[in-house]
Amino acid sequence: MNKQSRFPYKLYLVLSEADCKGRHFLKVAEESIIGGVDLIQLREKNDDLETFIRKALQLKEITDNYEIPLIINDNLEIAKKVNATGIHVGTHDIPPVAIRELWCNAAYVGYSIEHLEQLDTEETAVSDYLGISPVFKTPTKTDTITEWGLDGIRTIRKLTDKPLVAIGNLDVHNIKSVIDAGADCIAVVSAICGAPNPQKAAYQLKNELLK
Ligand SMILES: Cc1ncc(COP(=O)(O)OP(=O)(O)O)c(N)n1
Ligand SMILES: Cc1ncsc1CCOP(=O)(O)O
Ligand SMILES: [Mg+2]
Repeated sequence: MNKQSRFPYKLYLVLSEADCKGRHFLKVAEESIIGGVDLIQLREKNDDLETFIRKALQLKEITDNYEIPLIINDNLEIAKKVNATGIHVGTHDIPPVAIRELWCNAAYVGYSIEHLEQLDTEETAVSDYLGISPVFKTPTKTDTITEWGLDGIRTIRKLTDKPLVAIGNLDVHNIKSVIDAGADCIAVVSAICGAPNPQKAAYQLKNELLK
């Protein structure tokens, strides 16, 4: 199976209530899907377990309605419990190899790449897509290591044929150069959650990606 059919998504929303500027996160989710978002990750870093599960179940109703994948950030227990489509983890989370053993129904396991050395590991081998994390430094997530930049994307592109999801300070002005550098998909928080009109923002991002 080629890369495009293994991971046929272009625009990825990474969603958290805190980034939605006081608007309801479910409204932002639905508007963004109508605007053109292809999959959503629920990333709630500060919620207790019960709250995260409740939000994930509410969001799952919407993503199921529109038949798009729901990815859960970090938490395997929640991903399994809500029957999410997949999970995204980084170097400090449960490793992809363990996820494969504990959750055989995971359609997508995403793994953040912070060092080039990770590309040559079993964790990367069993992952379905790689997050290039971050492409550009961003106030949304400050505990990052490598600012990959466009050159970093080109380097990673030469070393793997895994689907590459670019994330970190991406917006309508820079996403085309990120795709041209070798990314397959663009993930954003602020460009949609923080936009005055999330539906319009998603539409404009998607339009730029499809040019
Ligand atoms: C699509 C995507 N790429 C990278 C990340 C970052 O994941 P991680 O390194 O585990 O950091 P946290 O998101 O857990 O703070 C992501 N969430 N999504
Ligand atoms: C979750 C995450 N992982 C790497 S950067 C980032 C945050 C991206 O947020 P924004 O799109 O607002 O820069
Ligand atoms: Mg994580």
